[in-house]
Amino acid sequence: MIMLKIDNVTVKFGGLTAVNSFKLELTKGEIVGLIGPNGAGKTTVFNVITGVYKPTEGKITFIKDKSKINITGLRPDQISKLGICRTFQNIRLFKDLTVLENVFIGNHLRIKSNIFSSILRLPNYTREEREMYEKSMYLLERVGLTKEKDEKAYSLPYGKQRRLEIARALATNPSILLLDEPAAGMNPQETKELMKFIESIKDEFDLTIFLIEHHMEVVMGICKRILVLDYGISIAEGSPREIQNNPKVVQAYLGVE
Ligand SMILES: Nc1ncnc2c1ncn2[C@@H]1O[C@H](COP(=O)(O)OP(=O)(O)OP(=O)(O)O)[C@@H](O)[C@H]1O
Repeated sequence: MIMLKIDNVTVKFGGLTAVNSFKLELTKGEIVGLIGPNGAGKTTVFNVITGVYKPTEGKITFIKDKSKINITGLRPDQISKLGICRTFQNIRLFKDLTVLENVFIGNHLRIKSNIFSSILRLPNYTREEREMYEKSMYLLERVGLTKEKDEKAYSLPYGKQRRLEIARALATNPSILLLDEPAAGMNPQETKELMKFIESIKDEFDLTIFLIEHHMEVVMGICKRILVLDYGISIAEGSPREIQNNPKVVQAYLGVE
């Protein structure tokens, strides 16, 4: 079942074509990797899927409960509510809030109570609040941050901040999760754990995952399918083995590492 379809998306910044006629179909339950040298356009692909940028050309369709939703040009909050959520290359947590509060905010995107019920403290609100708390605590347990729940986000070491960002993304109940360099700054042990973690949340939360990563062991280890961008152009697509043996890729990317 196709979850996301990107049709010939082009993103131009003035005279620069950051992404050129990009195509992708994400199938439910896949982990797909996007690789390429610095400046190849990977983050721009994420930004255009999540509504940060509007494509200059092309169309993005999200398929939810069998209905096709044209999400081209929707705002980031609208796209996130529909069920496409992301993490960022440069971690974007609310640094002065606690670990738990950061996850709560993810929940808030979908909470039904409005401002009035929260002021009046209607039962509806308290029940939702309690559910949010329980869910947030569960997510923290899942990412191994229960002990740190009352610590400020900025005080966490890098690897834990990355896991917290994933917990916050999961709190929005996504069906598609986009991870921008989830292993950045992690040591080999943390990276190994992250790979297991990504596979396990995919199964548990019924996710489809699209990830950008420079750590080749992550991409080769967990992605069944990999796309390679170079100067905004998709130069290869295939299994880890096919990608590793593709001379264009070796020249454009693997050789540069
Ligand atoms: N808002 C913007 N305005 C102008 N140019 C931009 C903008 N965002 C990205 N670019 C340019 O688009 C190109 C692609 O950038 P992008 O960040 O998507 O690459 P990337 O593959 O994610 O790189 P990296 O691996 O270094 O993160 C680069 O030349 C970059 O300078």
